Amino acid sequence: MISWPEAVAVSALLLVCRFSYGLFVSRRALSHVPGPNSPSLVWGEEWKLYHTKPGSHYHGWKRTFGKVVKISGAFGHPMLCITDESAISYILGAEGIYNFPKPHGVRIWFQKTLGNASRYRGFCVLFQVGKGILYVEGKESHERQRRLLAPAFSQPSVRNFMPVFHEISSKLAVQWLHMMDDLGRDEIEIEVTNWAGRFALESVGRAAFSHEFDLLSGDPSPLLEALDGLTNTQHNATSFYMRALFWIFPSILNIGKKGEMVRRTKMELGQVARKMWRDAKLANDSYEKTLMAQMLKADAASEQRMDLDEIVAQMRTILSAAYEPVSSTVAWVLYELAINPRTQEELRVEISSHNTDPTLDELSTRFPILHGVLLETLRLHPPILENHHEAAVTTSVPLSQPIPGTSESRLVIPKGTILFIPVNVMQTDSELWGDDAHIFRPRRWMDGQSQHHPSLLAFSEGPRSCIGARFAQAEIKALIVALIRQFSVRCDHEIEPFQSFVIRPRVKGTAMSSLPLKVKRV
Ligand code: HEM
Repeated sequence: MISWPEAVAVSALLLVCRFSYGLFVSRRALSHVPGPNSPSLVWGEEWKLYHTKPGSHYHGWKRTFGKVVKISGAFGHPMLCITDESAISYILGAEGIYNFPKPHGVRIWFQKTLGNASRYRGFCVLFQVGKGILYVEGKESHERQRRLLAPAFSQPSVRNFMPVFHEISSKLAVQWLHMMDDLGRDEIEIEVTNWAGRFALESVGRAAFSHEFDLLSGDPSPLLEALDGLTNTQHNATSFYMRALFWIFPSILNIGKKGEMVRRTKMELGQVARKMWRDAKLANDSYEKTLMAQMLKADAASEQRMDLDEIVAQMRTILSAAYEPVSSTVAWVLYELAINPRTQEELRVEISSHNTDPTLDELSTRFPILHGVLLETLRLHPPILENHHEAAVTTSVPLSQPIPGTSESRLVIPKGTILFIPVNVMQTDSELWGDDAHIFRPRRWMDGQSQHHPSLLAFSEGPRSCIGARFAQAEIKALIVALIRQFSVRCDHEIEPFQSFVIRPRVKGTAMSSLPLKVKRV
């Protein structure tokens, strides 16, 4: 019989052998794919990526090595950086996406912050929601969840949500006016990222779950603090180790301060979700097509009642998916308007020609500058910088041009390879967007050429693209209408992009996300 230290040593050795063999097999299969020499045996490219401007290396790699680039992650883990249009369409499209799920580490992250133990009963047997839509993989399970959620994010639903978006936007504007009144000034500096987060959470709470968080009072909120604490990470060594290692050792998410934040966020989201569900059941809330109403209907229809833990996982998922990217986009839109005063003025004229709050249809037909400003912001500041996937099985993927030095029109991607699609490169590629691809020019969406542009990847594409894209655009536009109608904004600070969970703005040289803008009554 072997002792337990021997058993641990043997298991560790087996794991190392398995990992090394996997590395050897995929490195050999990808030996013809070009890429930079790894600067570190331990960290691969991760150190460099973490310590430079988010996404800046991807441009250089594409220029030097082409549209498929092999890089090393921590401990030599193989990764492919893909900017080939045919490969991207295949990977994200119906044919490829279920062979390329989210990487294991990303799924563990979602499970730890949003998920729960997977006990499938009643509704859960029907919809497999135990793990929430961001976590769930596999065609059948994912499609079931999508079908359940889709009505709540359809055009008619978003049309119904418009009064809610306008009401919340106007509350935020009123708070800013009060802050000016209190200080007796017509121009004050406001840290807008915090308000943007409040707006995003309040909107999804009201529109998806008929729940009021009352975040626009400006009072402290444990939920907001937990979400912010988890994602608005300080740029320090611990954050780096977490980010570099969670691809291969997801259990790292359990330890230290980060592990504590993960548990706290899950608990806060869980408490809120449980309360929302109890309130909705008591009120028998079946208002139109909210997500809450869909879930209540599914609950009533299922033979066994829904498992509360499972419902909570789905609610946590939606709250968190709606919070981060919307708050960062709102901040970036205001930043772009602040540094482009002429566009800001043109937008104000467009908005001022309407005295009432626009409907969803008016927003799409009568606010072309607003539309251009939002899409141009999402093009230059995609909140989700890289779209990550992992080959679940070895898969052959089509290429629009062969790998340099070969004549193959397909690439075989070995199982276990992590892929990332750098959205920033795709959205600023001068071959696709023209010579002014790096310039903020909202009119590119109005001059008729936009229909020849590839679609934005900011919301991704295909079966796993953002289900809340329409919802997000409507709420952000409602807020910008309310703010630009009443205020002008300018920025006195040097702002840089900062990689937290999404790409957020921060004052250059500081550690955490921030966007102080001078806001003036007009
Ligand atoms: C500007 C705002 C937003 C951006 C840029 C954005 C972007 C994205 C992207 C890129 C994905 C794909 C992620 C991946 O494949 O790894 C995604 C998925 C998703 N988003 Fe959004 N999102 C936004 C707002 C929202 C809102 C407001 C909601 C809900 C109210 C939402 C709900 C979801 C959900 C549920 C998924 C998972 C879809 C699936 O797996 O089928 N998002 N989002």
